[in-house]
Amino acid sequence: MTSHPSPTGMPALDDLLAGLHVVSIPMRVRFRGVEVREAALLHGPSGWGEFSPFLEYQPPEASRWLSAAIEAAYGAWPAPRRTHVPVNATVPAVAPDRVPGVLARFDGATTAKVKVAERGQSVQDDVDRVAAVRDALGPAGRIRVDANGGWSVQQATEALRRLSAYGLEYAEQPCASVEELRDLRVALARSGIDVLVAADESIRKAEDPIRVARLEAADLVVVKVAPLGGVHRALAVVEACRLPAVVSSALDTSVGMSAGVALAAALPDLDHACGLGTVALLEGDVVDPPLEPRGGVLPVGRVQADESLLERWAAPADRVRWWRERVSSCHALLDDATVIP
Ligand SMILES: O=C(O)CCC(=O)C1=CC=C[C@@H](O)[C@@H]1C(=O)O
Ligand SMILES: [Mg+2]
Repeated sequence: MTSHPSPTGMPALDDLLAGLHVVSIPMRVRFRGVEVREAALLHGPSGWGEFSPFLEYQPPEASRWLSAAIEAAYGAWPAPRRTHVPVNATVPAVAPDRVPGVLARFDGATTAKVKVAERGQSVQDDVDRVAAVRDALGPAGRIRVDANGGWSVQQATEALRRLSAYGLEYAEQPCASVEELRDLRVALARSGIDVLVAADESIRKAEDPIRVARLEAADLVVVKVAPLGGVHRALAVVEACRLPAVVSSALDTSVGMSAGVALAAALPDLDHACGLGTVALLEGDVVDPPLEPRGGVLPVGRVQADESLLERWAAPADRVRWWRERVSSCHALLDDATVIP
């Protein structure tokens, strides 16, 4: 029997598990070490929600992703201010000759985010990849790079000196810590290197996501719905940081992506293309048609998971068990106050 959500909105674990589907979808291109993307999809009275923290995340961090999934399936998103949102192409740390093929998957995107500082690669690899992206986009295209905290302040200064020759919109999380980001901003200014700094991990993995703004450690903030615990919470972070925001995703299926689109649609200002095009990096999806950019934009609105696609990509029984246990340990960490504002 299915019980109703409590008056404050926290669904019972049995309800979550009753509406749970686990999928396992290969990546077209390896991205952040992921070759197969696993996700748990929840179905509730408001629609579909996605719970897909990366496999190595422990329950305290992963439980925020569950809050976001519960908000989507049981709560309401804030009112949209626009009907479509602009999307960037996302270029994994591939060889330059693969760049045109990757970009071709992001129809109409005029901004590209390029992964750099990949372990085992050199700055020259980054320069060659960014040069290939500039070639493909032409002079009017925008290019941002994402180092995922892979550089020291000195390495970042040197790498960004070289990469800035190709014209950069900003560098995302060039160094790991908030203090390094702050020091890097000073170093770049002193060296006359004109590159803005954006914080990603320093927001989404931080105990205190506002600290980066207090320390003046970034020019922009990257916000992602799932790691921040939902659309409402991500909006609150943007408001508190008082910095321009870029909405991005977490390698989600179209279900998780639609929550990112809801955030981008609700932001008072949206001056940057959103990193919400990565369904294109997956071999398949759970929504038909998938939420992939057309003409460089995505439509705002709810999506429905398709039963036959859920079956097509259904994860093996041992992985389903693993995800059900994960939902259960994360649910145990949440209380009414942590979900559904
Ligand atoms: O922002 C984008 O263009 C796409 C999303 C993206 O880059 C990421 C998604 C998931 C995990 C992260 O390592 C990565 C990021 O660091 O921003
Ligand atoms: Mg990033």
